[in-house]
Amino acid sequence: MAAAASSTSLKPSPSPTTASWMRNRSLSTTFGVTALSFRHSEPRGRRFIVLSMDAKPTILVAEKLGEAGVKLLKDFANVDCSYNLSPEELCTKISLCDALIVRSGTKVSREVFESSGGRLKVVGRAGVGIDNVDLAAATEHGCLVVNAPTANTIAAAEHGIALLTAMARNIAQADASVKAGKWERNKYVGVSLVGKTLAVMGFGKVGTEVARRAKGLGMHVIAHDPYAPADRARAIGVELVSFDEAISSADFISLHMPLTPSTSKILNAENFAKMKKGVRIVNVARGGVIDEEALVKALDSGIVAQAALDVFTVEPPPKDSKLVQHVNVTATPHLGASTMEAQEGVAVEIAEAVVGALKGELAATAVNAPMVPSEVLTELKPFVSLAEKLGRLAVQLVAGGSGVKSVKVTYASARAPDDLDTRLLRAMITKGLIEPISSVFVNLVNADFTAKQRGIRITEERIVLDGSPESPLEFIQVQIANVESKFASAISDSGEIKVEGRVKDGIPHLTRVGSFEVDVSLEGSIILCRQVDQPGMIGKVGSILGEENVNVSFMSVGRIAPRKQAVMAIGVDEEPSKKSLKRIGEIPSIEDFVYLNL
Ligand SMILES: NC(=O)C1=CN([C@@H]2O[C@H](COP(=O)(O)OP(=O)(O)OC[C@H]3O[C@@H](n4cnc5c(N)ncnc54)[C@H](O)[C@@H]3O)[C@@H](O)[C@H]2O)C=CC1
Ligand SMILES: O=C(O)C(=O)COP(=O)(O)O
Repeated sequence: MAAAASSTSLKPSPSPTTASWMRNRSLSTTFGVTALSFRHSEPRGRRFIVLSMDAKPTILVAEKLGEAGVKLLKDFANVDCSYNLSPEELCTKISLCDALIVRSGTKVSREVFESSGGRLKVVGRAGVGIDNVDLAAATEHGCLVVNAPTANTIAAAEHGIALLTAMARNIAQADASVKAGKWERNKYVGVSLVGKTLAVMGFGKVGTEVARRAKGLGMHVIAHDPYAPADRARAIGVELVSFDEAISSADFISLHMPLTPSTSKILNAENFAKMKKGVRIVNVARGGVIDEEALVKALDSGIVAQAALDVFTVEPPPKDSKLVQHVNVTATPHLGASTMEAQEGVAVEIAEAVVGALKGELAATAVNAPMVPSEVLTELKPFVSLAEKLGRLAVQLVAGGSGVKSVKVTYASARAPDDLDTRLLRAMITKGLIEPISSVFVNLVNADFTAKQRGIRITEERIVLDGSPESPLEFIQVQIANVESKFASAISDSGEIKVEGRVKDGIPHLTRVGSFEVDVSLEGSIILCRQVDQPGMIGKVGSILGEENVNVSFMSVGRIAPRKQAVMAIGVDEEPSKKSLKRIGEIPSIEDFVYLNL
């Protein structure tokens, strides 16, 4: 391995003000949802929307949202509250919106993301279930999806209990009968809950609260949830059992799992056949978890004595739905989350998440992106910027036609591997690698997807250093294998393009190119020159740039040994003209040079 050489810095680092603006800018674009600039995924050069610093983003609220949430949104953005849009109207409107807020009544389909032309950066689901949002399409379009997972838990659990008790005592049917002028005391004899077995299917937030309340009613509660920890169930006196045991031993079954491909129609003819005759079913989760046709048959045959349903496969269900019209069915129009308290809570929860995401902050309730705690984010900020810039530099060093396929990222840190979350850094390197050579917009949401789609394999490696782990990282190295470089010295001894950087005083620096050590702050743009080390080189290049009034922010020379090969890295604030670059290239002792935009 060639000796890495000394390096000389000729200028102090830029002012902290500039540096911190750069860092903030870089962080907010991490997630591609900043209000300051939006880039469309149209072919390069065709559409490039840049809103001015004070331009407000536009948020479309497509379903009724609590006032407190709307107010929060209005303090930050232009808010368009348009309810009951047809799918076509939604697709038309969406191209003018940066964020969309929905409840369960709006299908956010692939067409919606496609129609947005890349402008839609956040979808906020004012509630829990995101089965009405095409998550794969959102991710592919780099659109963050956030939900409000906690504010309606109690409301949904209370509604579940309300349906359970109302069903057991025929409240809805009896009420209709009295209002029809009848007095049918013998017809509406109910069943008691105390001592009966309730199977809670899905022991998450709502399921747990339902179980707690049912125990208060004196029921024996069991639960089925393949992912729930047994100790959490035990703590409230609930036994976790298998699916078959739950459905076969229950007098009442209450459904609280999400609608996913594996829970779709999970209560079907085969499973109704395993239930106790006369079982009663409550569904406050999603209509699709029940095979509704099979339920009608099970109600007709008496296997299921009664059902209380808040949710349906198609909402609203058809007027002549046999299920809704069934005499033993109690139905409500998806009211689980509809309490004053829950709606205000959900509205605030989703408004904060959407505004935060538009500001470029990471949402704690992101559904399709890794959640990075804010303290980790603060610590990683300068490294986030470093990562993107190293990616940008590395890809610009690749000779045209080489095709980037294999990228290795090395993180050197004194932290234990578990103590450093690299997903954010990997996403930023991917962004840096892909954006300069394509029209694709890359952010934390779609980085891995985009890399995979373009056939770029990114592997990560850790070097665990000795010493104090105060800083999360010592250096980051990006290597691109099996390519040629337009700057031969960027190829390391092992044959890859290699760039390495560190954070110094909070500012990202390029500290290695190929086998050469340099030290140049990663701001503005960079000219890399390979030359034979000799006096006067810095002056020659500096004077060409000076003649054109191009400000040099940093210069650094890395050399193998005195008077041998050297690499000079020059940071410039402005882009030099082609003529100046040509003149630099023509300096006799300069063997190779490249201009890199950061
Ligand atoms: N009717 C309404 O207005 C409302 C409906 N909901 C719905 O209730 C459901 C639950 O909501 P949360 O408790 O907040 O969600 P959660 O995510 O806290 O709980 C869902 C639980 O289901 C479990 N689960 C997943 N697959 C399962 C399977 N195959 N079998 C059994 N359990 C499984 C998960 O492990 C998790 O513990 C969601 O579908 C949500 O959309 C929630 C609020 C209001
Ligand atoms: O939060 C959920 O999953 C719900 O089902 C509530 O739906 P909604 O917001 O009332 O349309």
